[in-house]
Amino acid sequence: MVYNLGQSTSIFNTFLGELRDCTVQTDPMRFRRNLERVAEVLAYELSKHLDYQTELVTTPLGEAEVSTLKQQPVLATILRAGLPMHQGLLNYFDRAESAFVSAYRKHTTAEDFDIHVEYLASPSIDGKTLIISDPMLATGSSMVMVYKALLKQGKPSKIHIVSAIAAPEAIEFVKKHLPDTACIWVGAIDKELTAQSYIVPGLGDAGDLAYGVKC
Ligand SMILES: O=P(O)(O)OC[C@H]1O[C@H](OP(=O)(O)OP(=O)(O)O)[C@H](O)[C@@H]1O
Ligand SMILES: O=c1cc[nH]c(=O)[nH]1
Ligand SMILES: [Mg+2]
Repeated sequence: MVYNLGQSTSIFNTFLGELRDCTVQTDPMRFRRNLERVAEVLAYELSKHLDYQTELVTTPLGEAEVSTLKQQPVLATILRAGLPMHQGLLNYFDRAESAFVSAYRKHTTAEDFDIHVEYLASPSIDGKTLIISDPMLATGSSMVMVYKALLKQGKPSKIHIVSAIAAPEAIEFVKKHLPDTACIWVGAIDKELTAQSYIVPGLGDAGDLAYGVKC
């Protein structure tokens, strides 16, 4: 199932708009915070699809029934551009465990590249809800490689992919390689990819905009 939050009118699209806007992108702190805000909204919407239990809490004046998560999810993210979205998800799922995986494009020619996954630090994901975040789903290769690398840590009971902007190719690629029950949460699905596999109109290079140009 694909949930595209940008399709409904809300303040969410203002955050996405600022992420895309070259004149706002000059402020890296605002760029990171907007990624975090986008992830916070996506986290809230996703939270409606998790399982809850009822608990009693004691207030100064009595007892109240509250619904709490039955099980904490594992929040995995892809270094480096995933970090601000990871923080946004953690702001809502504040008791979740975290997993970090590195993935980067190593170019063989100007247009061709392999994805290198080198670092993985993760708790067991066996029987747990796994939420993987990354702001950009361009070809979808980084997401699929990271998902496969995480399977060394167990078999998740449910998978959610959380992304700010996706290309149609990536949605198809992720759907093909992840279980049918996986949910994809995105802020927007853009038109196409460039020959270098950048999303158009997209926002540019999310990692560079958040943390500086790699050399
Ligand atoms: O869907 P794909 O075609 O795999 O592209 C998307 C990947 O590209 C970006 O990371 P990048 O490789 O630029 O690394 P960075 O986070 O260090 O900038 C982005 O954060 C994704 O991980
Ligand atoms: O458009 C894209 C594609 C890959 N990585 C990015 O940061 N942006
Ligand atoms: Mg990058």
